[in-house]
Amino acid sequence: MSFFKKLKEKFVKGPESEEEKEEQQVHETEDSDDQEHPLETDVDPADTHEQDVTDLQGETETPETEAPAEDGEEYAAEADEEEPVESTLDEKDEQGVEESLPEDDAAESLEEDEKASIASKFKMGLAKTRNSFSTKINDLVARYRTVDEDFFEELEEVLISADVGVTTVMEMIEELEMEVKRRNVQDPQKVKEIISEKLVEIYYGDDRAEEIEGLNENPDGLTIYLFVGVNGVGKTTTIGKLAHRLKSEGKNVTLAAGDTFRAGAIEQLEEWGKRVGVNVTKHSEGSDPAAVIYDGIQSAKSKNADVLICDTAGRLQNKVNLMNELSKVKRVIEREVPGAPHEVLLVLDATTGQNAMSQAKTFSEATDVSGIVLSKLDGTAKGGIVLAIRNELEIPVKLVGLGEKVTDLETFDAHAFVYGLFADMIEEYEEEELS
Ligand SMILES: Nc1nc2c(ncn2[C@@H]2O[C@H](COP(=O)(O)OP(=O)(O)OP(=O)(O)O)[C@@H](O)[C@H]2O)c(=O)[nH]1
Repeated sequence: MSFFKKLKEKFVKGPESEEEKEEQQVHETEDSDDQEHPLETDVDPADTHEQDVTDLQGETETPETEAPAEDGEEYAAEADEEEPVESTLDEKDEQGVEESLPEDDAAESLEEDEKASIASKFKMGLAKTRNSFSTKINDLVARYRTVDEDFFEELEEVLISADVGVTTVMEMIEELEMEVKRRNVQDPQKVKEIISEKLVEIYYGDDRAEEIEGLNENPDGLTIYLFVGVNGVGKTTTIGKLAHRLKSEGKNVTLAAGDTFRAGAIEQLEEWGKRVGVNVTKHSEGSDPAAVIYDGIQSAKSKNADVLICDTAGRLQNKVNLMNELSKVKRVIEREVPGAPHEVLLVLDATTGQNAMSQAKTFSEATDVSGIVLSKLDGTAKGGIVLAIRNELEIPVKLVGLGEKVTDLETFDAHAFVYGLFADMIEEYEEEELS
């Protein structure tokens, strides 16, 4: 099966292939009970997404009066309304159609809803990158009749201009050349799909998706996430978004205002605490960050919290100070909760390009960074930075900021990312294939 088609099947609901449509028609004729209309249930992921965001936005504006836990309920309620989609999926399933339980179907449908919604978020968030990247790739492909050395040279430039990073681009081009030869591809149009496939392969490298995607959790109690990063990258906003997300998953979340250095940082985190409805442990400006984190841990323990998210100051001017401060904070955390912190998340602003790369280098020298949060990915046309970070620094991207709203934080998923980059091409490709 082609890679574009795989992505479509993974992220977009509804019957995709001719075979599936045929199979579905057979079911329809066999089924004398005419109360369901599976073909009418195609869901446009963009619509689903818009509805989700609108609902959640409404709640965000009045955080004190509405518990974020309702997000999940509302989401489930929406899915319930889409009952017919579940039956479409049943009919698609070749095995055990009769035996499948309604709860299984509902869970399956919800899972598909979620995947479609994730894909549409990546699609929207990566619009700037996609527009620039697609235009350049389409332009390149249109100008070449055959895949030759000049084609690859130009492709190299396109990838470099998307901030994929020189080392990664070189690796990518080499692999593309081999793949094109292996598959004996002559038509430049066909290379688009191979590029998308290689981007995913290069992102994962030798790791499996489960090993590098998603946040680590403590199965036996309090999970602690330590956030690091320079001022202005979107650290506080990301902490607020993550707190909101974890709370809507039913977790008891608490925050610690460990950035005691920057004026206004404590108030900003408190503001987020109020907005999201979670407790914030704070001391006064200028106090010892390790002491705040210590108190945050005691408070989290006493409240039986599931997750504590710790903010820190990001003073890059002096690496020794940064290192000392972060190691002190980490020592306190490790002593109080063995095995913690469960993630040290470095927030980088995607719009700063190569600057983000040098920040990542400095921070990973100062402390063990376990994952990257790439904020403002929606604000750049150079989303290729994701690959450069992962490939050149060997640190996985765990979360991405795809907008300013509280719901605009997504777990990074390399397939959804590539879907976001190639969405237009995937749609075009299908039209061609079907016609
Ligand atoms: N478009 C977009 N804007 C974002 C995103 N994340 C954060 N921002 C915006 O970036 C700006 C800076 O975010 P803050 O959270 O205040 O930055 P910060 O890193 O906490 O700053 P310090 O507290 O100084 O470290 C704010 O206007 C946020 O709304 C994102 O994913 N997309």
